[in-house]
Parts: sequence; C-alpha cells; structure tokens
Amino acid sequence: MLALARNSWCGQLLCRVANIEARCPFSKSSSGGKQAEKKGKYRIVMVRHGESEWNQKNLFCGWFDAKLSEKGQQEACAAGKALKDAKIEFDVAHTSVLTRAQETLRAALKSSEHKKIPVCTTWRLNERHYGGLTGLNKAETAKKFGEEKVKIWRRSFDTPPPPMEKDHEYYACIVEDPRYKDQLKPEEFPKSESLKLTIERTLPYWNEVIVPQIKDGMRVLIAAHGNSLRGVVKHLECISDKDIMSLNLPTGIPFVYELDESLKPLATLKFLGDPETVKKAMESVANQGKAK
Ligand SMILES: O=C(O)[C@@H](CO)OP(=O)(O)O
Repeated sequence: MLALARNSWCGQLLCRVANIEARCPFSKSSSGGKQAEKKGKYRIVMVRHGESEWNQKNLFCGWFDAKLSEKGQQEACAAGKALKDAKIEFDVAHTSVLTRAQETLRAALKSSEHKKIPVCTTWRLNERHYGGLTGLNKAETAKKFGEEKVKIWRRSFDTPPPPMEKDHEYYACIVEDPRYKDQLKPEEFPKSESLKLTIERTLPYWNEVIVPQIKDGMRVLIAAHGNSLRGVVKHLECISDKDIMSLNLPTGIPFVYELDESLKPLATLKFLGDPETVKKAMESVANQGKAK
C-alpha cells in the first residue's frame, strides 16, 4: 500500500483501501444536451486554485510555492459562493502541498459558510514540476524559443520541460521545504514533469484514496492545479494524448462531474460559472504562452 496521505484520518482510510481498477468507458457521445443535467449516483467537484502572484506575473510556477494574488483570493471566494448557490456540500476535501491550492480551498469553504471538514494534503496533487523553466516569464520564453516550443512544454502529453538542476535559483527552496519531509526523499523529487509523469503520480492517489471515498458515499472536493487536474480530467473522460493539449482549466471556477456507479462521468465537466466567462478564462490561460 502506498503511503500517500499525510493526514492520519486519510491514512486510516488508506489502510482499508485495496487497489481499485481504473475504468474509463466514457465516450464523447454520451456528453452534452440533457445528459449534462442528469444526476449521477456519485458526484465529484474540483477547482483549480485562484490566480497566483506568479500567474499574475505570467511566470512558470510548478512546485514554486506562490501565494494567491488579490484577484486569486476573490476568485476563491467566488468559487465558494458558486458552490453555495448550487447547494453543493462536502464531507472531505483534498488538496496539494502548495499554498495557492490550500488558500483557495480555505477561502472557498469559508465563503460558502461550509461546516468544518477533514482536509487531506498530498504532494501527489501538486502542480506539474516545471523543471528549469520555473520562474521564467512565459511570454519571454515564447519570444526566445518560439510559441510552438512553449506550447509543447506547456501542453504536450509526454515532453517534459528541461530539468531543474541543483544550481537552479529555486531548487533549494523546493527540495528543502520541510512540508515534504515525511512525503519525499531528496532523490525522489522530480526534476521536471510532463503531463504523463504528473498523471503517473496523481492517479495512485485518485485510485487508492479518492475513489474509495466516493464509493463510500462521501462528497469529495479537490482543490488543486491546472495540470494535476488536467490529468484527472483526462483519466475520467478518456481524453486522447492529442486532445488533452487543448484543455486549459481556468483559475478559481469549480467544475462538477456526475458519475455513475462505476465512476464513469455521465457527461463532460460542468463549470459552475457563466459559459462566456469560462470560455474567456480558458482562452486567457492558453494565451499565456504567446509571445507578446
Ligand atoms: O506555471 C504553472 O505552474 C502552470 C499553472 O499556472 O502553468 P501552465 O498553465 O503554463 O501549465
């Protein structure tokens, strides 16, 4: 059994949990139309953190622990309001080790006036590690290396960015962060991660911790990151390696999956937000990698 969860409450659950086979029978033809409104046997809600200070500066962030910007705080509060308006409640929440995801979770639960719930924290939900690109400006990087190259680094399925070497400006503050002490040995830290590598470390947590909770009837909220959540979405909807390139999750807008008894989504993800705003927010994430 993988020692995945830091929180002892989650640890207890892990001991009860056997490996659960991943299934992905979802097909695009079952999405949209009236099906999108259908209520599933289970439901899962996810939210990408609100805008971070490094999102605001358009810097590759990855495992650097940027805080939420003021706009990000507001987005997190708005996410909570959207959850409250939709009358969605939770029994447990999962988040990453990184402050921007934890702050988002806290602010969303607070603004939705939610009761206190257990929160499980794991590095497995962290943003993908941006390696040597960490701290670089995305638009300047596109100017230097070309937009196509930056798109491959940002969105391709299996091309990792260049590795973060030990002399990198942000290497020490990541590897020496005491919050990883009981989760990762120094040699286990990624040097950079593609989406494929991110999925390989996120899915065991999904399968062994989150899936059993959902099947136990718990109402689960995940507050995490653009790419760790793209991995979960890819898995749930069986999106191809090629098609996943065009999915850009907006900051701070919760999305919902209604799931059947085998955790197959009844429809594609449904954002709790006005469609035009969601569309613009997704385009703006995609455009961050353009040379300006
Ligand atoms: O910089 C990052 O860590 C991520 C998310 O903010 O960026 P991108 O959208 O380029 O994958």
